[in-house]
Amino acid sequence: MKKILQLQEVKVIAKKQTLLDVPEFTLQQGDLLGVIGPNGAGKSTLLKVLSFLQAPNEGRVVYKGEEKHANTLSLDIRRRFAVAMQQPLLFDTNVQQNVVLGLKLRKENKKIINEKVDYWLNKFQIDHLAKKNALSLSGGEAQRVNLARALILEPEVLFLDEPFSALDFPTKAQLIQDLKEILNDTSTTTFFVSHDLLEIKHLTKSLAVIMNGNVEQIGYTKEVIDQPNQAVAPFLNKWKELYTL
Ligand SMILES: Nc1ncnc2c1ncn2[C@@H]1O[C@H](COP(=O)(O)OP(=O)(O)OP(=O)(O)O)[C@@H](O)[C@H]1O
Repeated sequence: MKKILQLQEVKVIAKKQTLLDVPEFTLQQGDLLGVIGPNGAGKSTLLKVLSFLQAPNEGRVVYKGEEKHANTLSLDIRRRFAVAMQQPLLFDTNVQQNVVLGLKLRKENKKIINEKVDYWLNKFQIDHLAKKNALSLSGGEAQRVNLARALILEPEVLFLDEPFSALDFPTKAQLIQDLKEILNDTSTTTFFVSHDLLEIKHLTKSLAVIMNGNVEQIGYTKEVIDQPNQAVAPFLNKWKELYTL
């Protein structure tokens, strides 16, 4: 597999505290990598640094072998990444308009926009909501719109920051199943931050466990869950006791 994004000797420091300390980290092309860890461990910070939303205080972020900087990243490269957060920031217009917005900004041709929007509304099973105002949607519907809006851009890397955590269990389970099929079909490289080992187990191929700003273990999801190292075992074993995973 090719390396798409790498961190080298990265540190994020705020108020003299090291929030993230990652000597080496690689996101491989085609991977579906989950990131789990306790509250405040640094998961969102890692996502922001890797997606060039935040510059680290030290170290390098490397995209396809070349060091790049958050502050000077070209629009062309920035547009290869899409980020979907826990709370979708939808605009006060209908669902269809929300989903096409990114393509319109890229001045994509109208016929292609229409074809793509039909395709993605259908993929996320939100075609019936096309003309509904996005601000009147349920949490599950809004997250489907959010994900359709990200995937219509055909990103090279999709960054997800706890996209399911506000959803009730059946809504979450169905969306995870649908998203898993979509990501398998598109082979989109995905970096998925979650609090929930069940979500991680169902959706991801690889897993990184982050504790106190350090990536303590990374590997195939099943192997990390089955054979956690000493640093992450107390955290993961709590989940395993709870869910008998
Ligand atoms: N701009 C900032 N200034 C100071 N501290 C910050 C800043 N941003 C984040 N932090 C701190 O950095 C640590 C890591 O935060 P981060 O949001 O990355 O953790 P997380 O693992 O995503 O947490 P959660 O699971 O609660 O969302 C936390 O202790 C947080 O308070």
